[in-house]
Formats: sequence, C-alpha cells, structure tokens
Amino acid sequence: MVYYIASTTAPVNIATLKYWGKRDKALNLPTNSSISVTLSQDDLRTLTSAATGPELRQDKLWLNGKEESLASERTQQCLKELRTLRKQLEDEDSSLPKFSMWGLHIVSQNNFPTAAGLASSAAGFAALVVAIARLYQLPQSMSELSEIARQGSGSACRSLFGGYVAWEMGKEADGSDSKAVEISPMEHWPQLKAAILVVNASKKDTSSTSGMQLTVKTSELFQERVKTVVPQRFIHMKEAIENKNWSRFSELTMKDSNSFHATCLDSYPPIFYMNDTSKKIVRLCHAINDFYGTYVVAYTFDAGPNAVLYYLQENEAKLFAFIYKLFDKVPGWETKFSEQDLQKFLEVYENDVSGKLQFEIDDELQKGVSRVILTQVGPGPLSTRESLIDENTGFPK
Ligand SMILES: Nc1ncnc2c1ncn2[C@@H]1O[C@H](COP(=O)(O)OP(=O)(O)OP(=O)(O)O)[C@@H](O)[C@H]1O
Ligand SMILES: C[C@@](O)(CCOP(=O)(O)OP(=O)(O)O)CC(=O)O
Repeated sequence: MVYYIASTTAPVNIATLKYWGKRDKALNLPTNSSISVTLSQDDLRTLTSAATGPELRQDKLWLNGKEESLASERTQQCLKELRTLRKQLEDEDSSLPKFSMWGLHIVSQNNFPTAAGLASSAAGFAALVVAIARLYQLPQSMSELSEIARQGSGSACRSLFGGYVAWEMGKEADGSDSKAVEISPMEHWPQLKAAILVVNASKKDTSSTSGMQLTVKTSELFQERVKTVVPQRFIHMKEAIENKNWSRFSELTMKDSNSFHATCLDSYPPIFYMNDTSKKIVRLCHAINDFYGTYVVAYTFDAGPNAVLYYLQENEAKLFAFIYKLFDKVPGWETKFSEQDLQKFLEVYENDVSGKLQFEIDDELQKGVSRVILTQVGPGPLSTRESLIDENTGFPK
C-alpha cells in the first residue's frame, strides 16, 4: 500500500495583548488585534503527522494516543479549506495524485497537558494545518495558512510564526484579511524568557469560546477595551518589541492581562479564570519589581489560573532568587539547572533579599503551584523526520 506522510511540530504562543471577543463566531473573526510571543518547542510543542493514500476512505484523528472525533465544525472547516486548495493544484496539473479525494489520518501528540490553559488548541491546530499543507504540497504562505488555522482556534493563527507575532483583526466580512504576521523574528530579541507557573493542570470550567461570547454580550467595560484601549496598546506594544524596550513591553503586558480579566469579571454572570494563587502571584511580581526598583518580571494569565512570567535573561538570577525560594519543591527546575546553579539562586535570596522584603511569603501561595515550565522565545513550525504514522499501515505507530 502507498501512503504519503508529512510531519511537523508547532509551538505554543502566549499573548501579551489578548484576543478576547469574536465579531463572527463561524469564521473566528476577532473584535481586536492581538500580539503574542511564540515559545520554544524544546519545552512545549505539538507533533503532528498526516497521511493520505487511495485506501483511506475516512478522516481520522488520534490525539495523545486516543482516537478522537473530527466532527467539530471548526476542524471540518480547516480540512475543507485545505482540500479545496489541494483540489486547485490537482485541477491545474492532472499528473498529481488525487489527495483531495482520499481520507486523511492525523496523529498528534502534545508534550504538555491538553486543555489546561496552556494553549494546546493553538499548537494543535497550527500543527494540524501545517502538516496537511505540507502533505498536500500547498504553495500558500504561512500568513495565508494562518487564516485556516484561525478557523480551528483563533489563537492558533499566531502559532504559524516564531518570535513576536501579531494577529491583525482585519475588516473584511469573509475574514480574508484576518491573519497572523511576524512583528520580529526570535533572533531580534532572543533574550526573552518565560517561566510558567502551573497553578492547576485540570480542565477549565468556562471554555474560551463561550467565555468570550458572554463578555461580548454583557460587558460594558469590554466595549471600552476594544474601541480605545487595545488599538492604542497594539501600536505601543509593537513599538516596544521593535525597540526591545523591556520596561514598556512588561508594563503593557501586565496591564493587558489585567484588562482582559477585568472584562471577564465585568461579564454577567462573571467569569473567574484567575484563582487566589494567581492573584498572589500578581502581588508577588509587583513586590519583586518594587524591590528592585525596575521591571524584572511581567506576568500574564490566559483563560485559566496558570501564570506565565516573562523576563530577560540578564534578570534571571534576580527573579529566581524569589521564585525558586518559593517553589523549589515543585518539578521543572531540573530541566535547565544543576543543583549548584539552583543553590546560587538561594544564595542571592539570602544575601540580597532576606529581611528586606515587604511581602509575606505564605504557605498557600507555595501550595498552589504544582510545576514550573522554563522556556523562552522560539521558532515557528518545524518540519521533522519523526513520524507518528506507520508507513506500511497508515495507522498510528
Ligand atoms: N494536538 C492537537 N491536535 C488537534 N487538536 C488539538 C490538539 N491539542 C488540542 N487540541 C484541541 O484543543 C482542545 C483544547 O482547547 P482549549 O481551548 O480548551 O484548551 P487550551 O488550548 O489548553 O486553552 P487556551 O486556548 O484557553 O489557552 C482539545 O480538546 C482539542 O480538541
Ligand atoms: C485568553 C486567550 O488565550 C484566548 C484564546 O482563545 P482561543 O484561541 O482558545 O479561542 P477560540 O478562538 O474560541 O478557540 C487570549 C489569547 O490567546 O490571545
């Protein structure tokens, strides 16, 4: 049997200017433009393989080792658009095999918790679209493919690029100008790092999709956010990235996270994504910045309680003096540091911080965090020879 197979990895992205609100639910068109940082695939990534062949009659998906339904309208829309593009190629060149007529087997693995507010849908849909586009040998650019990934999950469109990425909301009713573009590649500002404090790795209560629908419908504050706050912030954040202006970037990032969660609280009935631990982490970050008298850390929270802390490499020891001291018992540190390195963070705490800090380190804060993920800005989707599909059967290995 002949099977054609392509595989790719795709990254997670974490927004610094949040997407929250749709102006068209079916096409996933947003009410505001957004900005994100793509994170390194060494630490968080989806690996997806896609196969087709004349024997495959049905589309099938296996996610993290289990067969899953492909019935969701969003996934169907992505598959339909990719097939249409492939069909155009086949119509132009009759020697091409008729991939557009055959079934697809898609096998995917996330190397981190799925649906836990760690942007698995973003990496997942980005990988699905890119793997199939490569299998189909589509000539479309990443920006063009981002319009398809967007229909799977809005934030997924930003995972088609590495580095610093904007999703331009666009104006057209058909969504043809609502796509991701690169602001700067990772090489432009490679010193940006992220420490993710995993607060609760269980499934979240209110999905992003239904949460944002409720906010659009009920929050007055939201109107102000999309009309005035975000358009200005978008320009300023883009400038901050282009100029590598860390203080500006971190201030805007924290303010935008707070603004997004404020519109959730202003929804009726209110939506709570941050929990008590998240709020304590916010206070801790402000205490750290106050302590040093400069921006050392910037927090941001998505639709869940986990904290993403952005910081610059040069400030790592200053930040870790605090967060390693607090969360040294949880797993994750050993992925990047030796025992000796970690000991040094404790020494910085003992020498520079202890006794001088206006912040009470409490038990509850320590108990609320279960894991740290240490990562940094990274590249966009990468082709890989690693395949999850058996080339003799067309099924998962
Ligand atoms: N590798 C993948 N391939 C295809 N679909 C995926 C993949 N990973 C996740 N998904 C889809 O995304 C869903 C999870 O999306 P959801 O938005 O609930 O969580 P999240 O992405 O972790 O959180 P958020 O987007 O709010 O940060 C999964 O149930 C699955 O349908
Ligand atoms: C808070 C956010 O993470 C919301 C992400 O929402 P999704 O992209 O998951 O929503 P859907 O388009 O409905 O799939 C902010 C962001 O990533 O910009």
